[in-house]
Amino acid sequence: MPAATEHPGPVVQAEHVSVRYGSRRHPHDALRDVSFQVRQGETLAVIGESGAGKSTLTRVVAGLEQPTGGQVRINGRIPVVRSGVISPVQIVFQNPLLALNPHCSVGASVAEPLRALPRRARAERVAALVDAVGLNPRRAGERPGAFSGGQLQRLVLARALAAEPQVLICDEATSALDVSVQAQIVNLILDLQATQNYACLFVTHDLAAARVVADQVMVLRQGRCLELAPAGQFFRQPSSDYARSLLTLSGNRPAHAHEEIL
Ligand SMILES: Nc1ncnc2c1ncn2[C@@H]1O[C@H](COP(=O)(O)OP(=O)(O)OP(=O)(O)O)[C@@H](O)[C@H]1O
Repeated sequence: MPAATEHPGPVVQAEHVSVRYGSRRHPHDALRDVSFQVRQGETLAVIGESGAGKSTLTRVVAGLEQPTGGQVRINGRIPVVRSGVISPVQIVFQNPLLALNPHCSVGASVAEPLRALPRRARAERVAALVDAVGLNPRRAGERPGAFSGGQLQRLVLARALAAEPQVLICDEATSALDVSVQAQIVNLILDLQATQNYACLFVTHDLAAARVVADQVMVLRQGRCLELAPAGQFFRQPSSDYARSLLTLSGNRPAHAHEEIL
């Protein structure tokens, strides 16, 4: 089912978001005046080196943390995590083994957001979700230990989709996987977006993956948005020296104007 939205504007609206840690005498700005928008069915790749503020941004968009300045709205509402309420923002983290309970069947984990459904409908939905991420629904009774890293990340995605998210945050979701499996998961995230229509924040160090998934690219550095641009423009002609050097160092050199990209 496509992600529901009654809100006519962008799904994610971040306006002048700042997050300050530390004390008054020794403040540390993890995010400074960051603004962006992500529409339904679109992906924003968030790129930045370690400490740039990517995880802080993820937490603020998910409502796990409130900003000290500015605001984030998800379909017009300030996100707040409440126990027992399924969040419209779902996060897929780097390590799928940590995300799934090793003592439960993977089917039970996928079913977590579906507690309100009657038993039979829940089992049918779990089977459909496991199938949608490319695994055999007959394996839903097995424990996480019986699956590979890539298969586990597929199951984490299935659980996120069970919540029918309006926003999916992939926080380095492919970084811990083998290179060949990374490509499969990136393609799966894209394929599922085509049917589920979620807005996606794709947080990554991997510029090659960003190039595949992104509609927009944002470069964070020391908590600031150094660059925010449509993906085609960013990969063709980044505006900052920093982004240019990131592209060159990663082997994703900026394309010449006459070259086809994407
Ligand atoms: N709870 C906290 N208290 C104090 N400082 C924090 C806190 N969380 C993050 N920071 C600091 O804020 C800055 C941004 O951290 P953040 O984890 O968002 O960066 P990141 O881009 O996700 O880095 P990485 O790629 O290494 O995960 C860092 O300097 C970090 O040390």
